[in-house]
Amino acid sequence: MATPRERLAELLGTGSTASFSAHLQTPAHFLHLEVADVGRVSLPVRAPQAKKLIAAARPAKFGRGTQTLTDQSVRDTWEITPSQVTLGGPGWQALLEKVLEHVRDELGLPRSRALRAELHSMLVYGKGQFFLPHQDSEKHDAMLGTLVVSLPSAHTGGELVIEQANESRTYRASREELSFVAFYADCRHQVTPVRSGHRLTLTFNLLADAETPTQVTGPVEELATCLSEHFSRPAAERSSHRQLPPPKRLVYLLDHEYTQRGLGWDRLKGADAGRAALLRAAADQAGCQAVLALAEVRETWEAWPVDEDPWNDYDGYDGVEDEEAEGDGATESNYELNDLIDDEITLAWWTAPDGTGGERISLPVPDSEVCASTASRDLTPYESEFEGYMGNYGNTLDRWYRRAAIVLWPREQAFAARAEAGSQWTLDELRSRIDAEDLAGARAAADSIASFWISADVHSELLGPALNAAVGLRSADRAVMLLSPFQVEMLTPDHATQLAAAAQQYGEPWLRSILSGWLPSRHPGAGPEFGTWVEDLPRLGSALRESGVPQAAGMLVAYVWDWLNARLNACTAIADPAQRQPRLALAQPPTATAAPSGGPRRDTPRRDTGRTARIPGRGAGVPAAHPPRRNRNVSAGT
Ligand SMILES: O=C(O)CCC(=O)C(=O)O
Ligand SMILES: [Fe+2]
Repeated sequence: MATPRERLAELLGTGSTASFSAHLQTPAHFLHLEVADVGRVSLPVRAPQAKKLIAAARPAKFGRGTQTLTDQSVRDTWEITPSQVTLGGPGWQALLEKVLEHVRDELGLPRSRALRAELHSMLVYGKGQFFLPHQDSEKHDAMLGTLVVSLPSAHTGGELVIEQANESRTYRASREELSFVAFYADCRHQVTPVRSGHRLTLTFNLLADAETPTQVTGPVEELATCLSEHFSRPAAERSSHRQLPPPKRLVYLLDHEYTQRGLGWDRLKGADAGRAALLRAAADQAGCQAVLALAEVRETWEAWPVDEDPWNDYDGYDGVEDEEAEGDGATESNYELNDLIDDEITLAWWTAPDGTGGERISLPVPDSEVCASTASRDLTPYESEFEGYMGNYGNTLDRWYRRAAIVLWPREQAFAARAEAGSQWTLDELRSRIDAEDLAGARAAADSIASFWISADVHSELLGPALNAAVGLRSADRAVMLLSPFQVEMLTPDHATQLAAAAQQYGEPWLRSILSGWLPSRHPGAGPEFGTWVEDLPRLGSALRESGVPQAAGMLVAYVWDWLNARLNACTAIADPAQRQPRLALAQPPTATAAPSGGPRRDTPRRDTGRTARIPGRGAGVPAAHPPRRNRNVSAGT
């Protein structure tokens, strides 16, 4: 029998007619086009005028990461800037509006979303020119996709090929008419080489204004029932079918890709927009709260190469460069997926319930809290890796996806549901309850996270808000609980005033227990960060003294000294010098700094041994097991 979350995903999966691209052709006489230094462009465009346009153009650039590049092996076309172009003519505006309405309907956006088109460039492709597969970067918060208007002209080749998930569509421009193609910003697309003649396009950024809320129609009641059942019935573990307490959250994965900036309730694409509206209406009925999130998904499949020659699979994956990104797609489809061996979903970012703001988090979610109307395997992974048969394991295909999600929880558990991600929001929320003089509310909220807060994924930036809330709670035990997940390396001179306020409020024994709890004996395996922190201890010490907590400075030095002493003693107890020496060397720079005299530091050259042990960090949002080696997408037009 289907679980409530499977029923919910099925209900949301039906009835959408959204498409990832839309196409329309209209007579050309509506458009009057003028280009500076060329004059009126007559449609269809003939070769002599195309050549004049090329003379007024410059080679087009494209964006990769933060750079803007010209590389004719990726993008070879001529570009005319919007300032050189004047668009007009009887009925051009009216025509464009009609086209945008058609596009809005085809792309599955609600009628309440008005689309606008903003000219981005005019492009001229001569023989042999092209643009390799890429995704357009979202240049505005409101940008949803791209509209390409192909001008009529005689040419062969130069097709616009648009892909999404496992589908691909090819559009050829007309010789006589204007041809409009619109697509979402997360679609990969390319322009194949022009074989003869000239291809001319006007590209527009497709912008959507914020939606005015309208009445939602659809299976809201049924969805609300699914939500209530999901949150009241025991969760079942996939592997063991063991019964667990009811799930804390529901993570519904969306279909389109979004950037952190582009993620907002009124900026959702295609089928996602309607589904989100339904789910929010159902959440309201079922007493749930919903936020938008970005998730990292990794799936490991048992897979078989379908290529005849098994050796092809070994060179196919990593040898190709960004510029040949279309080769990856071909290689990826050369595997037949058998069973799903393992999957892992981590929420990496989420917004406030109203869709604004946003914060980086790292929250793994169990399978029993996840559902989707479109399975990840039907989408295009941003990275994949095949491992051939290795004797006792192998023939596995790992695939990584970035998917947006709607995350829901019962309203009364909202605080705890968010807090588990170690979120800044949690601490700000505590503080705002305190500031609103709802001390009882703030304390109840703090109590609701007490069982798991110690293992929250905190970082240095959260210590300030945590100290702030800890002071405001006016409860020594709750303050200890709130500060317990932190480590001494996260304490910087910037926290001195707040630590002083806490010490004043709760007294010296309290301060002593907080500081000792943050020290490495309670956090085994003090790493290179601890060494770096010890080196900076003098600065922290002065800040603490200036803020009126000299005792904290004294305690820290004493603790660090004791800790080092124990470490040195342990080292000197090792009889074999070959084993002893490297361990002693590791303790050296902190010893030098923490020594009360500070003596050795002045005449000993600073040895940065802390840094030699550092493991190179991974980029944000990159899965831990197999960091992707490169970014496959060229992001264009920035
Ligand atoms: O010329 C076209 O059809 C599309 C060009 C394109 O993909 C771009 O400018 O980003
Ligand atoms: Fe593009």
